[in-house]
Amino acid sequence: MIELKVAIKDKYYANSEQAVLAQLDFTVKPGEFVAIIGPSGCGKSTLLNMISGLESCEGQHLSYNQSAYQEGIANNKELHQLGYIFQQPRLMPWLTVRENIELILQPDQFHKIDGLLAQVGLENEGEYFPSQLSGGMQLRVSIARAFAINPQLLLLDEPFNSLDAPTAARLRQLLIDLCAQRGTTVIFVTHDLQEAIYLADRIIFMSDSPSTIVHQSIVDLPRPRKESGVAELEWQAQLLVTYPQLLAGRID
Ligand SMILES: Nc1ncnc2c1ncn2[C@@H]1O[C@H](COP(=O)(O)OP(=O)(O)OP(=O)(O)O)[C@@H](O)[C@H]1O
Repeated sequence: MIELKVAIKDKYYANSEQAVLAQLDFTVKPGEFVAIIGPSGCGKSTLLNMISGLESCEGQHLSYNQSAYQEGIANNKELHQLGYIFQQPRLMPWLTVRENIELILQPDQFHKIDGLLAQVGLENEGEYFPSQLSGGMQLRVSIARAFAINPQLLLLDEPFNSLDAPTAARLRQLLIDLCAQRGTTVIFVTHDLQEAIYLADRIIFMSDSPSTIVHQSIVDLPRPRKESGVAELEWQAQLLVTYPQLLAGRID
């Protein structure tokens, strides 16, 4: 299982004089499920991109089980255990479902694909093209693809935003099950506090740009949890009574 430490002094984009992220410092424990909530445009995707190595900045300190890495996990030859699920499924439209997963595997691992498709309920759709699938089915393919490499660290960027409520609920449960089976360490970006309470062990609240951590809460509710269950709603109400500033644009 993987522990991740993140320390970012400030992150600027080339075309802007305003920092996107500032003084961000946190650790994600092995197997922990952390949700990140913040206003639109505050830099949540930028943060995931920095953790994955798609973006970087001077003075960043990222470490992965106490080994520092500068170039990002995606570029670290020894570490192939990063999964990244984006808002859009990002499937190759000219490849079948099976071929989309084969793309990131070695041929001697192709035997895993049937089992993965069965786990996401797509055992009969392996030969379909993405255009023949619904949005929820495409997202399930991207989940199967992310889990194909057996990620020890999984980054998710508002993956369930565009789905209808029952499909999103099913996929949240699937995510919880897959992560629990494998001990995956997870960072999940969302703007939905109820979703964060349902999924996470800890919620990190970020401020507007330049974005930093304004609050962290351990979600000390037993599992399995309920979406909009009484205990979950009470927990949310208590949080907002105690920290009313979190209402200022930080949640739905
Ligand atoms: N490649 C880029 N080049 C320049 N500016 C960028 C780039 N990517 C993001 N930004 C800017 O950085 C800021 C943070 O963007 P980011 O996508 O990280 O926010 P976010 O919190 O994920 O937003 P949302 O919740 O709306 O998805 C925004 O002002 C955005 O315009």
